[in-house]
Amino acid sequence: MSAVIPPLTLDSIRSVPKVLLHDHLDGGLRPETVIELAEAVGYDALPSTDVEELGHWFRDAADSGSLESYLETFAHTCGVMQTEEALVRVAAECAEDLAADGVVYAEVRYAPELFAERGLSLDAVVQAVQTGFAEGERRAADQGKNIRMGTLLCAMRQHARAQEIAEVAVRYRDAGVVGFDIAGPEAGFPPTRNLDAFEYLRTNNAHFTIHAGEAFGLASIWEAIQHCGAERLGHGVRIVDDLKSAPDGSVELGRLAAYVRDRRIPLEICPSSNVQTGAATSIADHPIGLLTQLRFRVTVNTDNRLMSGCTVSSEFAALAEAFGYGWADLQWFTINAMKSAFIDFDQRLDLINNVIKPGYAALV
Ligand SMILES: O=c1[nH]cnc2c1ncn2[C@H]1C[C@H](O)[C@@H](CO)O1
Ligand SMILES: [Zn+2]
Repeated sequence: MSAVIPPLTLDSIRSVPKVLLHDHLDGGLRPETVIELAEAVGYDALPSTDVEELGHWFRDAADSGSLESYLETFAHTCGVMQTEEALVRVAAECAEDLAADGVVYAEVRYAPELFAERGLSLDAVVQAVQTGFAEGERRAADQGKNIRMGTLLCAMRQHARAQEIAEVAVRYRDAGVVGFDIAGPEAGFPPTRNLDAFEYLRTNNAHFTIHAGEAFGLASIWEAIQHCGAERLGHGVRIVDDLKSAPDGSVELGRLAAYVRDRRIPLEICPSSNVQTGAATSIADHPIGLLTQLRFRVTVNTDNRLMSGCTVSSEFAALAEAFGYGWADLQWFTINAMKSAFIDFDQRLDLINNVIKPGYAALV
């Protein structure tokens, strides 16, 4: 008797364990939560107070073709995330929503400075988010869905607070903050502007990723890796600019692309977000197809679930449809992500051997 392998559908994909490394807390709120919090904190600039309309508004406004206008939508989410209560709620719901999608390990990032505009200290922000993640993990476990949340703290490229935020990240490293990142507009703000912060992190053996190779090309990726010491690349899709395809179908890797592949530097690929910001023309034409074929260390991520109306499962489903991926490919992306996480090696191995592999094996 041969085993029956279930077809890949959104539901069946939701049932297998998944790992998420690139997801922004302020890009993943439920539209109803944005509306309720706006009322509670007296934020009166929302473009709509109708749940469905607001959800559409975020997706349409983010569908802008440029990173700069895509980022403007965050004014409304950050606008309602200025109290401890709001942060606890948003973080708890984030963990619940990811667990409901079948995510077993997530690293969720945010910039504490963006939630400190109405007087909260950076410490109060971080503590509130950690409280929320722990609450969400508990609620998910009560529903039979186990998820572990890790936190990445971002500094915004256009501000000058990277050193301060890096210090907060190191201070909370034993309380669930597993790493650091820089986010925001890429063009005009090279990662080397924050060299002191990266040096501080390396001195403290702390982990960091850098948004690079999204709205700007190879120079940004090269600086992030070779000057700053990034362990992973947020997006990194523009690494394809260093690939040359020959008429016979073979592909030649430039020096930087070869370095990224050979050193197994993880690419935090966010397909739908890339289409919205213009970093890719469509899912079907997304460089992830070629990068996967060339066996770069590709991981699949959501970036901003509210702005893209996506989940990890829906990103997997879209890729499966565009590139014909099967369960073995989804397991490969998932193990790639787990190997690339910023938690301890023994914990990553435990999740791979005792959660991810058995989860995919159970399909057959
Ligand atoms: O894809 C992105 N590239 C650069 N910056 C981004 C992206 N998605 C979100 N951000 C910004 C907007 C958020 O306010 C900030 C921290 O989560 O990070
Ligand atoms: Zn991002």
